[in-house]
Amino acid sequence: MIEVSRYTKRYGRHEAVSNLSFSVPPGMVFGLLGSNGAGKTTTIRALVGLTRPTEGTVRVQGHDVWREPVKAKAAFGYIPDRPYLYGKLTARELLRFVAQLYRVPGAEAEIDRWLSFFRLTDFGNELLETYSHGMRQKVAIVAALLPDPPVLIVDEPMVGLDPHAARQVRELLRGHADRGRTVLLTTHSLPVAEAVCDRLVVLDRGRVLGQGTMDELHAHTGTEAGGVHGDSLERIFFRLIEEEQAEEARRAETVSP
Ligand SMILES: Nc1ncnc2c1ncn2[C@@H]1O[C@H](COP(=O)(O)OP(=O)(O)OP(=O)(O)O)[C@@H](O)[C@H]1O
Repeated sequence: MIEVSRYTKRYGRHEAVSNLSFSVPPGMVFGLLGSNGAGKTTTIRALVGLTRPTEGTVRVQGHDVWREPVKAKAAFGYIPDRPYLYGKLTARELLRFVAQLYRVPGAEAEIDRWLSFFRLTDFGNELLETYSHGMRQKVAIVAALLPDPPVLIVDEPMVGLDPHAARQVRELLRGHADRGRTVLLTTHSLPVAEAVCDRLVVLDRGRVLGQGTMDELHAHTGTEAGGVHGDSLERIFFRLIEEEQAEEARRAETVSP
C-alpha cells in the first residue's frame, strides 16, 4: 500500500510538486505520467526516502517514510532510473549482499533463477563495471525483486532494455501486482503504461492534470478508447496537456490589462 497525501516539494521558490495525493492499494499497478520536469522523479524520491517533502506525508505499508524510515524501507523495492551498482562486485556478490540484508530464504537458488531469467548466467561472476547499461538495469531489477517486496517502486523501468527484456519486465510488474503486491511506476512509454497500469495520474509542472482508470480518464477528457495499442492513452495525455495550455492562456488574458 502506498499513500501520498498533500505532498508538496519546493526547491527555493520553485514548486516542483504541488499538493499531490493518491493511494495505491495491494494488487494495483499505478502509473505516474507527465512531461519532462513534471515532478515524477521528485515524487518517487520522496517515497523512497531520498527527498524530504516540504509539506504533506508519504507512507509505505502504513509507515511514514520520513518518521519510520527503517520499517518503510524494509517494505519496498526500488528500481531507480539510473541505478548505482557497486562496480567492483560481481552480479552474484551484489545479489548475495541484497539477499543477506533482506534475509531471503533459499537465496542461491533464487539468484540462479533470476540470472537465468534475464540471460545473465554466463556473466554472474563478472564485475558489474564491465556490464552494459541494459545488463546493469536487469541486475537492479533483480536486486529489487529478490526479497519479493510488498511494494515495488520503479522509475522508468524500460530505459535501455532490449525488446525481449522489456516484455519480461512488463510481465514482471503486472505479475507482481497480480500476486497482491503494490506497484508504482513512472514511464514515458504510453503503450507500456496502457498495457500494465490499472490507474494513472498525469502530472504537468508539479500539478495533477488528470487521475483515474483509463475509462475514467476517457470520460473526463471526452476521448475515445481503442485503436492501435498505446493510442488510447496518447489521446488522453495530449488532451489533458491541451486543456492545461488553453486554461493557462485564459488566465494570462485575464491578468493582462
Ligand atoms: N535537486 C533539485 N534542485 C532544484 N530543482 C530540482 C531538483 N530536482 C528536481 N528539480 C526540479 O523539479 C522539477 C521536477 O523534476 P523531476 O525530476 O521530478 O521531473 P520528472 O517528471 O521526473 O522529469 P523527466 O521526465 O524529465 O525525468 C523540475 O523543474 C526540476 O528542475
